[in-house]
Amino acid sequence: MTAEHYSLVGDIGGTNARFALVKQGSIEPEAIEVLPCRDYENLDQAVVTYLERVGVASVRQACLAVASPLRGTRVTMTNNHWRFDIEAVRQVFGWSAFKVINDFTAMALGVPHVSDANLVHVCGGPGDPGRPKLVMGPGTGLGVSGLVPIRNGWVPLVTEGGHVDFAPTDDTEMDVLRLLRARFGRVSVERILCGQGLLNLYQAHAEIRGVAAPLDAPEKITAAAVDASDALAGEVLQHFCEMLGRTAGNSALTLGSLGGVYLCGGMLPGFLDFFLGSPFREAFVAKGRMRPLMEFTPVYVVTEPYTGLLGAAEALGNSEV
Ligand SMILES: Nc1ncnc2c1ncn2[C@@H]1O[C@H](COP(=O)(O)OP(=O)(O)OP(=O)(O)O)[C@@H](O)[C@H]1O
Repeated sequence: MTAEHYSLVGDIGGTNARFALVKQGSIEPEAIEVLPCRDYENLDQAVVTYLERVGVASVRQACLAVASPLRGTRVTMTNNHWRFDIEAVRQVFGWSAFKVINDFTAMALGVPHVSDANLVHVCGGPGDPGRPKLVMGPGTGLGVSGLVPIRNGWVPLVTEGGHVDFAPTDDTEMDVLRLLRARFGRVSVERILCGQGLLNLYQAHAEIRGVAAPLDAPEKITAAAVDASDALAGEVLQHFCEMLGRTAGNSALTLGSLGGVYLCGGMLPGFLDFFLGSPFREAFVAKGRMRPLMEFTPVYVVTEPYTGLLGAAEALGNSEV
């Protein structure tokens, strides 16, 4: 491949670094490779390995999405040992430009580029494509972002919407709040609506009922719920989906996201059929007088595994980022 025509894009999570090349003027990721972060001392080594693997000596510029808060030019990854200085890395590789953006912002920017084949309709009507979109993703945490339409594209919103207060709506949820408050002090929705959160919710339900909680990983809870081998796991996952519906509905009301709600991340595709049959939909639309508005808003699960790379590619040419 001829280096001059390519830019490097990446989506660096706590566990994996996903890299790809994009041609100038395109947002189609090519030569996608996934490298485990723990195998590399730092970002530079991972980039060098990737470029060697795909047989490209150098690229013109780069955009990386990182799971880390961004302030200034020093980047400290939240869930792995990588640290780097943006300008220093740019100089080492001789890139003309090096953008570093938040990983969930990249997820949001990728959403308009996801093909219809990778969007599973959950509920809702046609919506209004000219209005904002809400992007939410339960995964390691609960990512929340928005996309606001402008004349020729989208402005992504960088938010911390996963950290809003958990608001119980019935007696069981009051008990869940009481138990989680005893563990964590303050209880945000992220304490429930992510992988670890599902485990927290399962343990809380077991304690409320006075029964054992033998499952010790979120994947075990979803597997036991899906194959109906554990009644408690099934009820907890139903409750998880219901609370996700209510929380997504709250964020949709706040953002005015008639353009649609897009549920991203690696978690939901792991139990998609269960999710589609869950109380998510009813919880999403049950907003009193706003019900017709909610029923008009389309909700999708995004099954594209490389949405973040699409977003990093979009960010290369998006002057709003
Ligand atoms: N099928 C599943 N059932 C339950 N929990 C799951 C399932 N698949 C993934 N998870 C949970 O989701 C979280 C990982 O989320 P996700 O796959 O979106 O990764 P991520 O947050 O993007 O991180 P990274 O970018 O480092 O891969 C973990 O807490 C994991 O336990």
